[in-house]
Parts: sequence; C-alpha cells; structure tokens
Amino acid sequence: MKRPRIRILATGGTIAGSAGSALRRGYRPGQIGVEDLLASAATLEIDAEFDGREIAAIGSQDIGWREWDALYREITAALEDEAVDGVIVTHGTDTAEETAFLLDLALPAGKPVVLVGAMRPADAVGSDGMRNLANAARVAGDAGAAHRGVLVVMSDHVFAAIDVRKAATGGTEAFRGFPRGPIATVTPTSLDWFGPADRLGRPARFPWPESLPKVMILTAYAGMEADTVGCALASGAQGIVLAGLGQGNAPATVIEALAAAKVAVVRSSRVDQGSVDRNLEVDDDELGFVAARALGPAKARILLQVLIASGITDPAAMQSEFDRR
Ligand SMILES: NC(=O)CC[C@H](N)C(=O)O
Repeated sequence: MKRPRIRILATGGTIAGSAGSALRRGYRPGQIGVEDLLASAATLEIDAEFDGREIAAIGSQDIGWREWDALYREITAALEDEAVDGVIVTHGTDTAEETAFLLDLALPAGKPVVLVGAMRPADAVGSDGMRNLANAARVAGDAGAAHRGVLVVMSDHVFAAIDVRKAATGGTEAFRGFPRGPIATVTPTSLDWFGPADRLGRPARFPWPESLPKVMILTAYAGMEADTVGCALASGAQGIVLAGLGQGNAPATVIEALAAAKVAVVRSSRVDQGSVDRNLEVDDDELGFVAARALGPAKARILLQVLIASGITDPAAMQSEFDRR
C-alpha cells in the first residue's frame, strides 16, 4: 500500500519545547524547528512520508490572527494538493482548542487535519511529544479520519475540535472532550474509531473571515460588579462572552448591564462540564442573549467572532449556530 503523505505545519508549543536538561523544570516552548521535528520523527520509522513548513515558533498563549490566517492558507493549499493525504499541525496545548475550532468552522470536511501537542518538553524524561506525533501521523494517514472535521490528538485519544478542551494544567492526560469524549483511541500501530465519519460532504460552515472582531470573555464570580461590562464596552468589544457561574449565571446587576449593552452577549459557563441552556434562570428571550450550549467560553468566543465577522448578529440566528454541531 502507498505510504500516506503528510504535511506538518509547525507552530511551536511544548512539543517543540526544550528545557536544555532532562531534569530542569522550567523550559521554553517553540525551540525545536520543523526540520529537527522531522528528523526526530524519521527515527521512529513511521510508515508515512512527511514534509514540513514552519508557521511560527511560539507558545500558543501568543497565537493570534497572523498565525491563524497563515495556517488556514497553508492547510487549504495542502487540501487542494493531490500529493498530500493529510495535515498535522503541531501546536501548544494552551490554546489548541481555539485554533482547532476556528479551523473546524472554516474548512470543508475532507482530508484529515490533525492538531497535536505535548505536555512535556522534547528533552524531558518520559516526553510525550514523539508518541503524540506518531499517533497524529497514524490518524492523519488514515482514510477513516477524513470527513470528521478538525481533530485533536493528545495522549492516546482523538477528539473532535468541537468537543475538545484542555482540562488539566499538567499531566499527559490533560485533554477531555465535552459533550463527547474521545471519538477514537490511537497508538502508533492502532486506530479504533468509535463511530462513522459524521461530516461526509459537509462544506465549510463559514467563509474564512478577513479579520476577527474584538470579543471579550468576562468570567463571573461571587461579588462580580457590573462595571466589568462597562470596561469591556469601553475597550471596544463588539461582543461579550459571559463565562458564567453554573448555567451561565451572574449577579443580577451584571445581567442587567449585559442586557443594556448594545453588543452580542453569549452566556457560557466557567464550569468545565455540562451545557448552558436557554431561559433557565436567565430570560434569554426577553434579554436578547444567546446560550453557548456545550461550548466553553474560549470556543464560544471563537464562534461569536466568526458570526460577527460573517454579518450574523440577530440573536435567533446566532442561537441556531450555537445549537448546531
Ligand atoms: N503544553 C504546552 O504546549 C504548553 C506550552 C505553551 N504554554 C503553549 O501552549 O504553547
């Protein structure tokens, strides 16, 4: 059988991180260039042909429009290139869910696109980077990974971009999926999908935006004051995501300020699991809010940015996009 051809787009992160010593705790992400990453991968004798391009060499806390735009363009070119069977994006774990979800919203279902990272730098004892990369290659080279949207491979799990979250600050099992858990298990030599591809023939949900509007996340807490909303508006936010308490709640004065704000408001939750539904304790119909459903604040912000960029600002129309999977 023909070896799959996989394009690696490197952005940095711990998978390219180095401490300079196996026993040093502090380290810097994005130190290992794509050529060195490819050289390490070559020693694993993975049954695939790789080529690589460097998009960035950063910790993903610094990722933003410049890198996302470059990634979208490179991935689109790779998807159109008959010589490429699948794409791997090496990425820091902190914002992997945001990058994966943004790309997921704007790419057509088709060839596998897989984000992968690591929790331990490349020179740490028991580093997980090459294991995860070998797993990602297994997925990106698998025909069964096509038409599932953008995927994230961490530890021995495959997650869909729409579900995945970084749910722990440390440890190699740091990623979880909500509401769906992993959709496959993977090792360098095995891959088991739990169900059929669910995006067969689905076009891109949104055109790639020309830029992303400013949308801020306000995290709720006991004693939160309404002036936080004023701060967001004064700084030019065109939309606000409430990382609310429980089912997207906040003190009454904050809800009033949000209702008075003349920008889109999406209620999500600071709680990691479970969805935020409409009209439970907050009257979304009355106040013109949108419920984020199962999207956590970071991904709700990405969707809200894309909606505003696409000219979709009516609350009912926005809600139906948040209801979609
Ligand atoms: N485990 C990691 O990748 C964290 C490193 C860095 N903060 C990043 O997100 O890129």
